[in-house]
Order: sequence, then C-alpha cells, then structure tokens
Amino acid sequence: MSNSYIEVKNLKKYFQTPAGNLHAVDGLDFSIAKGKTIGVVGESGCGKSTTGRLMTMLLEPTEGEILFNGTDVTKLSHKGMAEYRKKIQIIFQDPFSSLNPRKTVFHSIVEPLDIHRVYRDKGEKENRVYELMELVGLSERFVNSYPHELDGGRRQRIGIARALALSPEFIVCDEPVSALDVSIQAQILNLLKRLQLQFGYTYMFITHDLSVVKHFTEEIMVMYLGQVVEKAPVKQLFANPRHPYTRALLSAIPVPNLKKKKERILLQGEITSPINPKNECRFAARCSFATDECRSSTPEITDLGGGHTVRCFRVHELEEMRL
Ligand SMILES: Nc1ncnc2c1ncn2[C@@H]1O[C@H](COP(=O)(O)OP(=O)(O)OP(=O)(O)O)[C@@H](O)[C@H]1O
Repeated sequence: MSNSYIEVKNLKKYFQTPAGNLHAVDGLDFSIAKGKTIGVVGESGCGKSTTGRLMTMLLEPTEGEILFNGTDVTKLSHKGMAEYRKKIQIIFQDPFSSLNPRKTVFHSIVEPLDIHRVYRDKGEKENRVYELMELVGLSERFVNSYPHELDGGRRQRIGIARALALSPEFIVCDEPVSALDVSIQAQILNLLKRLQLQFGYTYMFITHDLSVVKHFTEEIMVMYLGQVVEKAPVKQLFANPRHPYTRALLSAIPVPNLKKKKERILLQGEITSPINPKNECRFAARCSFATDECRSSTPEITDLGGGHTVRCFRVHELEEMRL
C-alpha cells in the first residue's frame, strides 16, 4: 500500500449530454504528499475544474477512487462525508460571484463557522473571524464592508478566510488569481504560500497559465481533453518538456531579457470533441508529429523515471530527433 496522503486512481467524470457521453475527466492517476502542491494546467475545457470539484466531492465521480489518508472518500457514509467536507476546501477564481453581495465581510467569514456550529460562545466566534481576517491580511476596518466596496484582491482574501475558517487540511485553489491584476496576483500567491508554510496545507492549484505555477508548485500535471498528457516535478517540466502539447504551452510564456527570441509554437487544427471520443491520441488533430498510429489508437503512459510521465507514442523518437 502506498503511503501517499492523497491518492487518486482511474478517476473519471462523464456528463450525459444530448449528443452523447462527455468525457470531462477520463482516467486520472496521481498522488499528493502532505504539505505539498500539485499544479493542474491546461486550456479551457480540459477538465481542470471538474477535477477540483471531484476532489472536494462537490461532484460525484463516474468511476475511480480518491484515497485521503487511505480512506476512499467516494464511498463515505453521510456522516463521514460531513467530516471530510471540513477537511477540504475550495477557493474559486471569481470571489465576486462566489460571495453573497448582501453579506458583509463579517457575515461571509462567519458563515462556515455557523453552518458547522463550531462555536457556542459568541465572543469566541467573533474572535475567530478577526483572527482569520488578520491571517489573510484583511484590515479590521473592512469588517462591515460589502463585497462591492472592496477591490478584487481584498475580495479574494475574504474567499481565502472562508476557506480557512474550519481549519482544513487540503485546499483546491481553482484559478485563484486569474481574475486579478498582475500586481495583486503576486500578493495573493505569496499569501497562499505563507499560509501553507504556517499550517502545512496540501494544495491542488488549478490554472490555465503555466507561468503562475512555476514558483508555486512542486509538481505539475498537464491536462488535455480530460486526460493527463504529462506529469513531472516542476523544474523538470520547464527544463525538459516532452509532450508536444506541453512544449506549445511553454513556448507561449514570454521570457524577459532573453537574447535569442523564443519560437512560439502555434497550435493548429480543431480541438477534438470530448463527446464519445474516438480511439486515438486526443491531441493528434493538433499535433504536427502525429502519425497513423496516433490517429488510430490511444497512447498509454510512458514512465521516464524521476516522477516524469508522458502520454505520447513518439516520446522517445522525438527526443532522439531533438524535435
Ligand atoms: N455540468 C456539466 N454538464 C455537461 N458538461 C460539463 C459540465 N461541467 C463541465 N462540463 C464539460 O466538461 C468539460 C470540462 O470542463 P471543465 O470546466 O472541467 O474544464 P476547465 O479546464 O476547468 O475549463 P475552464 O477553465 O473553462 O473552466 C468541458 O467540455 C465542459 O463543457
């Protein structure tokens, strides 16, 4: 038995649509060590948010296991699920739409404490709200403010305070800085990092932007149409990306002060439909290296060692050719 803190096996989520089964998440396998972060990266529609929602059991998987400290949380009883829900939290991209516009900062932060009846003593509960505000760097003077009176960074701090209220262990951060100005993005990332060091949180960090996670995660998994196409320790992924899709994503990141201009790989071709996908590499339609084999069977995962895995038929060949 593995001693990973979180272990996900063959996780799938299919949505039934009038046109057929939409394979939003299609067989994910990964683990996360306690106190570490896994980054989940990919374009819109690749299944990142669905993965985050499955981890928090806001969505029920079609198939697969999510082991949390060895317990499969997809099979928990009602009571067990209530306990699990306290240990896991989610921070959303747009705090404006996830916060109730009619609730003050105080009432937004106190809500999870009230729902789970954490405090009987009113004074203790109020102290906890002020403590949470301090932890996320939100001045006490905003306690009676409404979301529309605050800027995006402060609104996201309320979202973070709500997520911390029940002292969770695992937090899914779903594009937590994507809606924020670049200057504020760094402040929120630093805050999340500091909180992780202080409380030992384990994070899943979801983003469409690889540059955001470069200094934030230990490991990255790159998703394409519901599947992981590449997974590696972050340094390894940036230094030696092996899947053609990861290379294209990396080539889109601007590098300041680089003498030789980096060549941007533009992806051409239509994105394959996630509905009843054919037996083929899902990236084949946009891959300039695709062969008949890629268009007629699904590649398995190749283990390159050192925690680096790639789903590509031609991974060794392309490396030899230095393509
Ligand atoms: N409730 C649903 N019913 C049907 N299809 C859904 C549902 N939720 C998501 N999908 C589909 O599942 C696929 C994955 O969506 P998901 O939101 O997880 O992707 P994403 O990578 O997070 O994209 P984005 O960054 O745009 O949110 C998409 O094709 C989406 O249209």
